[in-house]
Amino acid sequence: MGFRKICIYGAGALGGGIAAKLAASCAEETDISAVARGAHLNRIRRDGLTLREDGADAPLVARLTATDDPRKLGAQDLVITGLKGHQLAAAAEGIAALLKPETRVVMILNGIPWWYFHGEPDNPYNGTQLEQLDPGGVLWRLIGPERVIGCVAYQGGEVVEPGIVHLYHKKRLILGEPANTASADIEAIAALLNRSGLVAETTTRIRAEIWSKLMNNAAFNPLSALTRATIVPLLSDPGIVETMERIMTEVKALAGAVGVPLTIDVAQRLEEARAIPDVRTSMLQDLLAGRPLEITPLLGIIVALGRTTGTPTPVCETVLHLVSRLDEENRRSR
Ligand SMILES: NC(=O)C1=CN([C@@H]2O[C@H](COP(=O)(O)OP(=O)(O)OC[C@H]3O[C@@H](n4cnc5c(N)ncnc54)[C@H](OP(=O)(O)O)[C@@H]3O)[C@@H](O)[C@H]2O)C=CC1
Ligand SMILES: CC(C)(CO)C(=O)C(=O)O
Repeated sequence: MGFRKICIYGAGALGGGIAAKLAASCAEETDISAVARGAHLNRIRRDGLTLREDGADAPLVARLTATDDPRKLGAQDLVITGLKGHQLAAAAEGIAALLKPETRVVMILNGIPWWYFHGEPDNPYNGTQLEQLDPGGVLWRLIGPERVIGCVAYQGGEVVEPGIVHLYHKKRLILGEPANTASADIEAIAALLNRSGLVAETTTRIRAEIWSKLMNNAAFNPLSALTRATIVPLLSDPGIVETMERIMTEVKALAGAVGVPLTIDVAQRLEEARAIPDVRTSMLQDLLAGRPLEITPLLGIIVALGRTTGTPTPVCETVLHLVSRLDEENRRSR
């Protein structure tokens, strides 16, 4: 299908980067809009959305419709969410205002997504709604897992100041249907993203990609927040690297326990992570900005699924307690 109206909901680091790239590459034939809020929105409206990219000669300044009231945008052919996992439920009604029956919703997320147990009739957990990720089932009800497309991002970014996004570590956006099928929609969306200069691909095994990326994020993000360290110092500390190894090993075992055996070697995965530039993880960015942390999709759900499946996750559990405490203190000091 052709995507004539596309809304990026949550034009932060990744969402903002994608909105700017799409606005610059396909605004002539496509109506690109963004939902943002606060000072970031005000600056986008006043000065456009500025995108800095490593290797680009000059920043890109994209002019696009931006609002904090999605009802003003009308029904879309495609919605791409750039919200964090813990922000989705509060935005469910706003996202629902953008939907018509055939609208697809790409959700860029680290961690286990709320729709995880949809689309696999042979999975013993199929149809299970994850209350921790979707309180009261509001996402399941108002958006519906049938229209969702999963998206795993190996693309880093940060909102460096209101209205200005920096994209770095350009690697991959991986799109996949929850039902593990090939589809014209994911191919068309990947083509659109690739045309804009991003790097996108499709998979029929989105859950393997989710778990594989989660091995990184369950280890890197909370430990970076707890130590306030960027990637390079984290990977230079043998004690932290050992803790990361243990977290990754637990996550890998849990993936296997829910039917997604991973072949990745943990030591090799840590070695590969040394290619990531010395950036702040998205959780460290939130901590430093005084925002709530994306803990449940990255760690809380691991501990919960570990209990459900009888898979031990003691290191994840300890780190979960520590980072939850940090989050509470961060909220109190705001
Ligand atoms: N940043 C990165 O390097 C990477 C991030 N990811 C993952 O991608 C996903 C998106 O992360 P990221 O791009 O960092 O997120 P950001 O926090 O940078 O962006 C989210 C944006 O959505 C806005 N927002 C939240 N709720 C609403 C709402 N109800 N209405 C309007 N705007 C809203 C936020 O505003 P406000 O700031 O006011 O809350 C923020 O601008 C996460 O799951 C993350 O873990 C994956 C790989 C790398
Ligand atoms: C650290 C990084 C870029 C890759 O693991 C990431 O995914 C995040 O910051 O959330």
